[in-house]
Amino acid sequence: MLKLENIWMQISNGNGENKEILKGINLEFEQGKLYAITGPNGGGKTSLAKVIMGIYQHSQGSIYLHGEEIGDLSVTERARKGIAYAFQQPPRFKGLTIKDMLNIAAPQAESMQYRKYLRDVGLCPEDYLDRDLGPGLSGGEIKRIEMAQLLMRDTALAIFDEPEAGVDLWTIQKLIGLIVTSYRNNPAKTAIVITHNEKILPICDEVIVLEEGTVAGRGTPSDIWHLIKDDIECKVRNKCQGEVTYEIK
Ligand SMILES: Nc1ncnc2c1ncn2[C@@H]1O[C@H](COP(=O)(O)OP(=O)(O)OP(=O)(O)O)[C@@H](O)[C@H]1O
Repeated sequence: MLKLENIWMQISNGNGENKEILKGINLEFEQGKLYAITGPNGGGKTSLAKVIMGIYQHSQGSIYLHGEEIGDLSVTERARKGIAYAFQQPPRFKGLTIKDMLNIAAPQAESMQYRKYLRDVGLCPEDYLDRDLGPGLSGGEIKRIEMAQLLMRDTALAIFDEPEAGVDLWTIQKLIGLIVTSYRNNPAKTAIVITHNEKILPICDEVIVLEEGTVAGRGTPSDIWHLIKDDIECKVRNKCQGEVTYEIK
């Protein structure tokens, strides 16, 4: 359903130089599957999600959704085509209530559904529907609200960027269950979860390891486990000893 062909992306480092963030990514995502993207901090996971969503512009390569090239489409146009992205750090909108936000996400939904989805992510609707989406909400609360919003939108492709970030251990289990029931084995849908979480990785159909802007490996969780553990630990150890195994341009 989604195909990335030789995706390159660069960002200015502020000194008039460009830094390559994504270096020739080739990936294909099928319907009915749940994918994890993992790898070291700064490897390019969020950047790749933003390129798929159209928030960041790639410099080379093609993005196909159901065979249609979408690389020139805006964020709004891609959203209309059925791509949704839940931010690693969701934006806050002072002056907008949670109910307003859910209404923007799914204007056709009934008030009952707002309540159901908030309950699903472990928030009591009576306490939250009329609350402001501003800085008064905790990090974990805002992540859960964003998850409710994404699930309500019910898109063909959903990208969750570190759904576990800032969320308590009890709620993580609940959120994992929601992603599984809403996306995994649903033949019409695809979910990509960017994660470092040891509970999420094993339940995904496929794990992709992104490192220094390239795909360092992909496979089933058991195939990839050694790569995640050994390779990353080895590189970190080498760096700490001053033996830099690679350099970011
Ligand atoms: N807007 C930006 N301006 C400057 N540098 C950026 C920007 N966005 C990303 N980068 C850089 O691109 C690299 C990849 O960042 P990205 O957020 O994609 O990594 P990540 O794999 O998601 O990391 P993490 O696991 O820490 O969330 C990092 O070196 C980051 O500093």
